[in-house]
Amino acid sequence: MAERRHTEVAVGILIREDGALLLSSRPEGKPYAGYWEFPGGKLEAGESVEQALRRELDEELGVTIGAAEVWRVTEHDYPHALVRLHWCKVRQWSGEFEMREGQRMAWQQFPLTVSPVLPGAFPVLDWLAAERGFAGAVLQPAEPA
Ligand SMILES: Nc1nc2c([nH]c(=O)n2[C@H]2C[C@H](O)[C@@H](COP(=O)(O)OP(=O)(O)OP(=O)(O)O)O2)c(=O)[nH]1
Repeated sequence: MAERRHTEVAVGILIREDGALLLSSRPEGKPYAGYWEFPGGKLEAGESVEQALRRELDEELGVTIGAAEVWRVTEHDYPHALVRLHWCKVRQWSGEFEMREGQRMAWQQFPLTVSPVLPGAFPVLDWLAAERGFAGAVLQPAEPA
């Protein structure tokens, strides 16, 4: 089988002053529509991670971000794509949030109250929780059947 190419993705972890993290829901028409994720998207040809993130957050949320540096890089193998996720913490932005793709947004602390969350984000959620000294289950427990 031919080796699968990675799809490079820039992802923004927007952190509010109280430590809350911004999650948004994936719009209709995309794989995993309705799942919660950190905002971001695929790099276009010739773009750096920071350039792609700045473009995506403007397109999706209408905000202009300040400096963003890659914090962690993870990979996730989905049926639709093998993705390499470049995670950037962002503490400064300007503009008012507008959900330009009909998504929903939620500022979240641990444990998260939104679900389901894209599995590609699980490792980063664990690291962010550990940084905050949060030891419990990061995701909301599943509803009893
Ligand atoms: N934005 C984002 N993508 C994530 C996260 N976790 C995760 O596995 N991914 C994966 C899902 C997708 O396969 C890929 C992002 O691609 P996308 O389809 O959302 O990107 P895009 O906005 O550029 O899409 P497009 O409509 O322009 O094709 O990364 C996350 O927390 N945030």
